[in-house]
This record gives sequence, structure tokens and C-alpha cells, in this order.
Amino acid sequence: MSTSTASFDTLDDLDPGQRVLVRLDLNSPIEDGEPQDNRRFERHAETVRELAEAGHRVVLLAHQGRPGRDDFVSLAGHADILAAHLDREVAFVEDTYGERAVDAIEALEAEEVLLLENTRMCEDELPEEAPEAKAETEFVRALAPHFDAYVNDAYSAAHRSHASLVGFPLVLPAYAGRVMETEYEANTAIASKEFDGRVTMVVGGTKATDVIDVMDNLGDAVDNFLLGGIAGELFLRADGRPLGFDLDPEQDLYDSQWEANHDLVEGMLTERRDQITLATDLAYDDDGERAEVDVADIDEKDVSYLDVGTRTAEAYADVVRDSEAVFVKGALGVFEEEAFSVGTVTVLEAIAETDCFSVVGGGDTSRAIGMYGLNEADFDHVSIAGGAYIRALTGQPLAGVEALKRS
Ligand SMILES: Nc1ncnc2c1ncn2[C@@H]1O[C@H](COP(=O)(O)OP(=O)(O)O)[C@@H](O)[C@H]1O
Ligand SMILES: O=C(OP(=O)(O)O)[C@H](O)COP(=O)(O)O
Repeated sequence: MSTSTASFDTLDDLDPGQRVLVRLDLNSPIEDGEPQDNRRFERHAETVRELAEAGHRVVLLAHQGRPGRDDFVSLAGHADILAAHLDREVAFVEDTYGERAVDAIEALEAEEVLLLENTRMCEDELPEEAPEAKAETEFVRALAPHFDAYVNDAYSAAHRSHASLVGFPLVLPAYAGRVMETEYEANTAIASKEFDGRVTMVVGGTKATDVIDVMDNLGDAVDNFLLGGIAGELFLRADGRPLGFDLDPEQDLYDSQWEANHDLVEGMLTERRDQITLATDLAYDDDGERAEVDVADIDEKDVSYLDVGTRTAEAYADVVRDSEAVFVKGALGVFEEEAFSVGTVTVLEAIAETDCFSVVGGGDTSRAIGMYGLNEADFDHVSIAGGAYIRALTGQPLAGVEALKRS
């Protein structure tokens, strides 16, 4: 056992020259069908390099997007980006555990790296099930005999009980990769911090279901939730504003999350109204130009709002300047388009300028720091994990971490 406080084995405990199956989180923003480089590649490259240089045969598993969404694509492009970070070849096979995958694994030499196809293209990967059930899947049973060890480096996906994350530790000796180790330690330490002053959480992005659940659990630790993104719209709708698309299948991101969460959101608005700050204006695309509308003046549904308005952004920045600690999960708008970056960038700039303890998390959101010339050193911790880091703040266990501890 290593000296890590986490009570799981790490790469320091792994004998050299083995056949190693490694789970990374390369889930990335997709533009025009292609993955965009982001800090997940840079961080995981360190783990992969260390394993290759120790003479292992390194086989990588990762997921991309969710079935049915535009971001659900092959990992072929991810192999190229990872190879550029590693400055060594990363072979790719369009198969995860079938004959072609197994042939490629068996042909691998020491120090070579192979990436398998998107784990979510296998039926066994999703849905969420107990580790014992996942260990019994064909996916795990077919791959495991070709390896001596399993390494989980995907802290940012560790809140999911999926086959590639919780199944393998039950059937192979399992180790934490360097990203898993450092993110676990940083986020666990942050969760035990105590603050005397105002604690603010900026909540946005697209994964409203993840953040609303956590908001409910963090209600006693956080003084102010500043809402934007899809989660913000769900709260505005629960507050009686005519937002939404009335179950338009094209708007699944919004409507399905409304269906799943409206009871919880309405309950939180009743019980914690003073802690929840909603946008007072929103921005939308008007023939290619940013336009803004007062929330009080919104009178029709079926409009996609892509950012909080300028007045809301300034009001949120004022709250940040008066905070002792600020946690960010999810962007306040579609910051990838400059016209809709106002909310996200105004708030991140305020955090950077304020002498507060700050954490920015999420594969997408942390990317805004580099895109808009902010200095990473002005934040206490920039995590490549989003949902996993906010879950860790609640003190709730992460399925992928627990599986490693049991190994
Ligand atoms: N109102 C909005 N409508 C659609 N997408 C949004 C909106 N606001 C923010 N986003 C998108 O949310 C993404 C981040 O969402 P999410 O995946 O939840 O966070 P992260 O990956 O940072 O944890 C950003 O890429 C941004 O474009
Ligand atoms: O990007 C991820 O999470 P995040 O957006 O909360 O940082 C992880 O890869 C998990 O992906 P998922 O939320 O589709 O399960």
C-alpha cells in the first residue's frame, strides 16, 4: 500500500513491464465532429508517459459524449491529440473488446500505447449498476484476461458506476493513476476546509441534473448559489417564467432535465429562496448578434438563451467580490462563442481579482480560463473534473474511487 491518504494503490506500487489497462477521461468539447484539445489530454499524458517509460504495454479506455447527442463520436481524433501531447505514437482501433481490439492488444510491444474505441459504444458500459454487476459484463470479462493490471486515472468520471470504471477493479489488481491521485487529494482536502465568510457557488453548464442534486446537498455549506446555463433556466421556469420548449425532442438537453428535476427545483426555491440568485436578464442570438432581454419581459417560450445578461453578470461579479470562497461548476453561457462569453468571463475575472479561495471545475468550464487569457495561478485549484469535484464537496463517495479502495 502506498503512503497516499486515499488508501488505494498508486503507480508507485506497480511493478514495471506489465500489460496495463488504463481508464482515462478524454471526454472533450466537440466542434464540427472533432474533439477539441483541452487540459484533460495534457494531464492524462503525464500518466501515460510514465507508464510507457516504465516498459508497460499501455492500453487506454475512455468515453466521449452520451449516446444520442452530437458529442457522441469515435475516439480516433482523440488518439492524435494525445499523441501530440506525448510526442509518441498512440495507435487506435475502432473496437473496444471484440476480435479487432483483442488482436491489437496482443500485438502490442513494451512501451507502446493503444487507444480502444469509445466505451459508451458498448451496451455494457452504461447504465449505472453495482460494481459486482459490471464485473460480470461481457465487456469486462472479455478484456480482463489480456491484462495484468488496471489503472484508473479518470477521477472526473469517477462519480459514474460504469463498467470501465468499477468493473475492472474487481477482477484485476487496480491502481490509481497520477491524475486520479492528485485530483482525489486536492478535492478531498477542499471538502474539509471551513470558511468564516461568504461561500458562493457559481452553477451553470448543461448537466443540470448533476448540479441540482449537489446543490440540494450543499445547501447548508453554501451561502449563495449564482445560477446560469441550463440549470439557471430550470430555476427561472420553476419561478414562473415562460421558458422551455414543451417537450420538443430537439431540446432534449433542456426538457428532459426539466422533467427529471422540477420537483426538486421547486422545493429548493421554496425552502432556500434567500440563497438562490437567478438571472434578471438573459442573452440570445438575434440573427447572428447578441441581444438581451429582461427576464421580467419574457413572454414566450421556444427561445434558446445562450448566456446570462450583462446586468446579471455584473451583479454576480459583485457577489464574488464579497466572498471568502467561490466554487465554479459549469459555465454561465456558451462561452465558446465570444458573444456569449460575457457571464462566464466577467465572473471568472472577478474571481481572479478577488482575494478569495477559488476552485474552477469541469472539462469545459476550465477551458474558458485559457481561452480568455486568464491566469490559472489566480485560482487556488483548477480541476479537470466537474460533476465529480462538486460531488466530492458534499463528502459523498465516488463509485470509481470506492472501487479502487476495495481492490
Ligand atoms: N444556456 C446555455 N445553453 C446551452 N449550453 C450552455 C448554456 N450555458 C452554458 N452552456 C454550455 O455548458 C458547457 C459546460 O457544461 P458542463 O458540461 O455542464 O460543464 P463542465 O464540462 O465544465 O463540467 C459549456 O461548454 C457551455 O457552452
Ligand atoms: O465530462 C465529464 O463530467 P463533467 O462535465 O461534470 O466534468 C465526465 O467525463 C463525465 O461525463 P458524463 O457526465 O457524460 O458522465
